[in-house]
Amino acid sequence: MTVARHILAIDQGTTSSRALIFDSKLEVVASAQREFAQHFPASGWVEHEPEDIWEGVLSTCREALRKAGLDAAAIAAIGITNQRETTLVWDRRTGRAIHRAIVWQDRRTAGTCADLVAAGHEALVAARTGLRIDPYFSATKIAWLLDNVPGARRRAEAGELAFGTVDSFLLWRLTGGAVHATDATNASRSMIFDIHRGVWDDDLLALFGIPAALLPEVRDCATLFGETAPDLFGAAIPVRGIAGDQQAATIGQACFSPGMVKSTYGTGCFALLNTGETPVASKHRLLSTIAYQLNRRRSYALEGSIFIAGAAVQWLRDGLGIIKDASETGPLARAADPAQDVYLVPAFVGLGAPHWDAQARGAIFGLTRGSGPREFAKAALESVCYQTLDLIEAMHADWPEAGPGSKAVRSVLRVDGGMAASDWTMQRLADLLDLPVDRPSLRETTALGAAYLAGLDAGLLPEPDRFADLWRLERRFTPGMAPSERSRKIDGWRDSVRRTLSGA
Ligand SMILES: Nc1ncnc2c1ncn2[C@@H]1O[C@H](COP(=O)(O)OP(=O)(O)O)[C@@H](O)[C@H]1O
Ligand SMILES: O=P(O)(O)OC[C@H](O)CO
Repeated sequence: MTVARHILAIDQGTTSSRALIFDSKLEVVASAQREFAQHFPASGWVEHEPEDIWEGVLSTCREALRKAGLDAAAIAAIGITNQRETTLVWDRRTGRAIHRAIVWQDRRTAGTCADLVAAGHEALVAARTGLRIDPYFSATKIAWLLDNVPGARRRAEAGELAFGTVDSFLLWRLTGGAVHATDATNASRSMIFDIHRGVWDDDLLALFGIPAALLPEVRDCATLFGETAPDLFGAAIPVRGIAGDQQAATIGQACFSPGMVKSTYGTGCFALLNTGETPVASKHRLLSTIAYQLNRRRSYALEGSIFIAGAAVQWLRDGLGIIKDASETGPLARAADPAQDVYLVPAFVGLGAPHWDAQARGAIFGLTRGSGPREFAKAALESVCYQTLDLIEAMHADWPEAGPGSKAVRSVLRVDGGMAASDWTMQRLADLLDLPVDRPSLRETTALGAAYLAGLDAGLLPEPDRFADLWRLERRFTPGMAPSERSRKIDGWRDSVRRTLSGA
């Protein structure tokens, strides 16, 4: 009989679905990845086809199993991690979504959000959810679906429909419609979840016009969520872990102690600071969110969300055509003229934290006749570093124990995501933050976090403090920029942002 000692991690991201199989030492033994289509039906709208999400997940799981030469009996547990906030509503009887998924980046409910802010609801929403009223989160997306899909509101009230973020939709499909649940981290991004009490909030449901009958049950991150329908993989596999992708990366980076920070550089950049078991109400326009919930105990994080990081590199490639591959940017930036101070403020879809300016649009400053692809590449990479600096400074102001020079538990930034592969960018990040930047040997930290949660619940992996000892440094980037140069450059960035904000 096969002994189940492997873990299957599903990482359903914004642009692709990945499946990774880990052994019980958390080494990756096989993986598969599939990109899927992005739909932009109107300006500022972003949608995903639910069947693309489901088929991509199913096919990558099957491919990873095949590559590993394993059958379902060898898999002890599945862990799911996902793009957060993206909103689906489906028919409980058929399992079919009533509309495409509305993606986290989608701005169609900006008007509704502005009205809610104008009506003075921001303080209540922030106090209960830790979030700002913004189209980014699920609540107004759910209401939009109920108001715009014919019959949806009536059917929702009659209990015929289900809402879920991507984790919840996948769990429903994986269990053959047997389980409608989510985890506390995904729930904390909905804007209808009280992060202090850990329950759906009736006042907010009433405010956003969302019937409670739509909602999934909210569970710990590491628990038995259900079993896959046997026909999917040849035998039933328990699903034992779920977390939103940025929280999963926080776990994968073993940021379990208050004061530890990780920053993930993919399409966007999301930095999370573990603040322990008490949520911190940000005074500097960050989000307060659930980092993880284990054994009914919640840990919290301050989060800074930047919408454009690696996407600026994609713009150099697809928009300007000055590179063919992302990896060319580091060498180009290294060769740039150091005397030119060119700044790119990549507000392509507005600015996220800490500015939250949905109307701002991108700008470039400091061009001369001598500016070319090298300076553009350098400005794009540096923009990611400066944006991180803005987040880290806001974090330090909200939670001073984490600041450099203070009695911090740890004053270091752990990085991951595709763009963390760029040595030049990571060195510049350390220089501009004036903080060491640590890159782990396993860069797939998001999937690792999901695998850890599932393996923990399966009894294969140790408790968080011992798991933290397994974290391995690949490279530390140590700050080395002269203070005068650093402050000159930061002043230039701040000035550029001021000139870019929509109220400027
Ligand atoms: N060597 C590199 N230098 C700079 N940017 C890079 C490099 N390698 C990848 N990237 C950027 O990283 C992003 C991909 O990271 P990934 O973590 O896969 O993102 P996501 O999960 O959001 O799709 C892309 O936007 C790409 O432009
Ligand atoms: O899918 P990613 O990696 O771009 O992450 C998206 C975030 O979860 C959005 O909040």
